[in-house]
Amino acid sequence: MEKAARTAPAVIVAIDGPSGTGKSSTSKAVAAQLGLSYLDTGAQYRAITWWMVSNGIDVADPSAIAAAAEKPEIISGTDPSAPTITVDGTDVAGPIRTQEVTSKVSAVSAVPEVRARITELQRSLAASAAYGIVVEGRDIGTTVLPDADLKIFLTASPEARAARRSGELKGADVNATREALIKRDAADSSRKTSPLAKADDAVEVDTSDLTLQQVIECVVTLVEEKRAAK
Ligand SMILES: Nc1ncnc2c1ncn2[C@@H]1O[C@H](COP(=O)(O)OP(=O)(O)O)[C@@H](O)[C@H]1O
Ligand SMILES: Nc1ccn([C@H]2C[C@H](O)[C@@H](COP(=O)(O)OP(=O)(O)O)O2)c(=O)n1
Repeated sequence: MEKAARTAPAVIVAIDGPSGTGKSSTSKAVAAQLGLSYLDTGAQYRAITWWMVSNGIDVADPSAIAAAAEKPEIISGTDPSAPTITVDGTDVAGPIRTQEVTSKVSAVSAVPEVRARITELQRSLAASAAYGIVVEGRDIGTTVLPDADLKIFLTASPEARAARRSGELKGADVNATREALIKRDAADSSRKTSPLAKADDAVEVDTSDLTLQQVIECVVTLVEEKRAAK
C-alpha cells in the first residue's frame, strides 16, 4: 500500500465540515493509509489564539489581533502518525485544546489578517508535500485549496456531534457541549472572511449513522478513484 502510494501522482484532498463530524480522525487515518501528509488547520487557528491569549491580547478587539497576527511563528508537523504543532518553538498540542482557547478561537479566526497569515502557511505546506496531503478545516475546499483533486464536506446531526465530543471531554454535559458546538458553528459559518461552507464541487458525507471506519473507507475509495484518473 505504502509503496504504491509513493509511486502514484501527488494528490491534494480537502476535508471540511463543522465540529465533531470526524474531520481529524478521518483525515489522519486516510493520510496514514495512503502515504500522504496531513494538516489540521484548526490546530493552527487554535495555536494563534493560544498565543494571543498568552500575550494578553484582547480577543474582542479585532484591530489588536490584526496588529499581532504576524508575530507568532507557527510550525505544523504533517506526519499523520505523529502530527505536531509548535508556537515559537514551544509544543502547544495540549494547551490549544483548553476550554479557554476553544471559546475564543472563532473570534480570532474571523480576523482577515489572521486568515491571510494562516492561509499562506497552509498553501505552502500543501505545495511542499511530495506525495500529496489531506488538509482538514472549514474553508479548505472553498478558499485555501480551490483546485484540490478531491473535496469532501462532512456533516452529522448536532446530537451525534455533541455525543462524540462529550465522550472525549470527561464529565462534560452533552447538552452544554451541544449548545457550545452550535454556537461555534454559527460564528464560523457567518463570518465575512472565508466562512465554513461546502464547496460546490465537494462530495457531502453525512457521518451521523456511519462508523469512523466506514467514513475512512468511503474517503479512501474516493481518493483512489481520483488518483487512478490522474
Ligand atoms: N463516524 C463516527 N462515529 C463515531 N465516532 C466518531 C466518528 N467520527 C469521529 N468520531 C469520534 O468523534 C470525535 C470527534 O471526531 P474528530 O475527528 O475530532 O472531529 P472533527 O475534527 O470534525 O471535530 C472523536 O472522538 C472521534 O473518534
Ligand atoms: N480552516 C479552518 C479551520 C478552523 N477554523 C477555526 C474555526 C474553528 O471553530 C476553530 C477550531 O477548529 P478545530 O478544527 O480545531 O475545531 P474542532 O476540532 O471542531 O473543535 O478554528 C477556521 O476558521 N478555519
